[in-house]
Amino acid sequence: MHLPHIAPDRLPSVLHRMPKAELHIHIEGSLEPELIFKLAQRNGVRLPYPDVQALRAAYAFTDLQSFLDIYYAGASVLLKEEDFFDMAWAYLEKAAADNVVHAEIFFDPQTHTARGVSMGTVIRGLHHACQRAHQEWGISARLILCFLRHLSEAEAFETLEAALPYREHFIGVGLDSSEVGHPPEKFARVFARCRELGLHVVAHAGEEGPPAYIWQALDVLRVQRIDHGVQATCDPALMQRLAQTRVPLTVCPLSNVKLCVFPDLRRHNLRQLLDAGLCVTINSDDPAYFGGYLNDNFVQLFAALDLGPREAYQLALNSFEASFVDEATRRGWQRQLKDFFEGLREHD
Ligand SMILES: Nc1ncnc2[nH]cnc12
Ligand SMILES: [Zn+2]
Repeated sequence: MHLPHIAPDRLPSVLHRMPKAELHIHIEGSLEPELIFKLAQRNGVRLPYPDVQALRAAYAFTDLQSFLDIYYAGASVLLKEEDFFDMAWAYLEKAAADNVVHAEIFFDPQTHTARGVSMGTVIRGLHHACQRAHQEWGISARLILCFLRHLSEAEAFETLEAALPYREHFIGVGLDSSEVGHPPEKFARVFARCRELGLHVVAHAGEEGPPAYIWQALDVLRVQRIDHGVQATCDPALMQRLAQTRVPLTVCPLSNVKLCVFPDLRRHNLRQLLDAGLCVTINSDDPAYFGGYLNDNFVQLFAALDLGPREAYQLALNSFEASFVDEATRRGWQRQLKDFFEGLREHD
């Protein structure tokens, strides 16, 4: 396809307007400080920070664990179904405004069931927000249940069991939380069970952890996507495998900088991943904590790496290719995307 030259100052508008899917967003990571304080007050939860400014000031992370400690503390204000609804509603409103036409949303039930919140409360609240957002803005949203990898496989099995009465409300399972020291193979049996149940399977791997964890996620868990996966560039054989199979990577640029995986966006390896022919996508991970939603990730990364309309088209196309929607829906969105880019003029 011929793509027009787009002046650098016009590119943010193109990135904003193009239809896209978001495939790596932790709904608990979309909880803004203002909503944390509102829910804390509504539920009578005491927070260890006096106000929104003090909480935001604590968002200076040195690695994944330093972030996770604050992220789990923030989630402690979520108690009732309406809290989960409000959190997901706020994210979906922003996503729809970013021209996200489809979102596959992670949630961490163990963070809530450990505090006595029932699985039903969590899933019903999130599911109703997804339903309402579809009615209101036409955005399609699906849920992916994540197992916390710092907990045991037995606890993951218990979580799966508790979630099965709500099987129709989530499309797959993932693996998140503290990566190093918790290799994918720790969850081999529970992932095998999830595959038997017909659930989609994804896992965080190669965010901070070594390429060996990506190999394990592929060969032991047999995942359909790798979340992050940026450490793959350290392993040429792995790069070749990912390029040949086009198992997607859901990359999160602002997250990678906030968690010190890369010193700054100009040093991010996204262009290398893209140039090697991998099915890379751009995502926000935990937007309330990392300084931006999906379009902020696109705009800042494109400026830092000097990317243009060709890469924008490829990344949005990849986001649909990597999604778990049916073939007809996928083709419809890819057609819409092509029409959008074909309709662009120099002055756009
Ligand atoms: N970036 C991330 N890595 C691992 N677990 C997470 N949970 C929320 N965000 C995460
Ligand atoms: Zn993540």
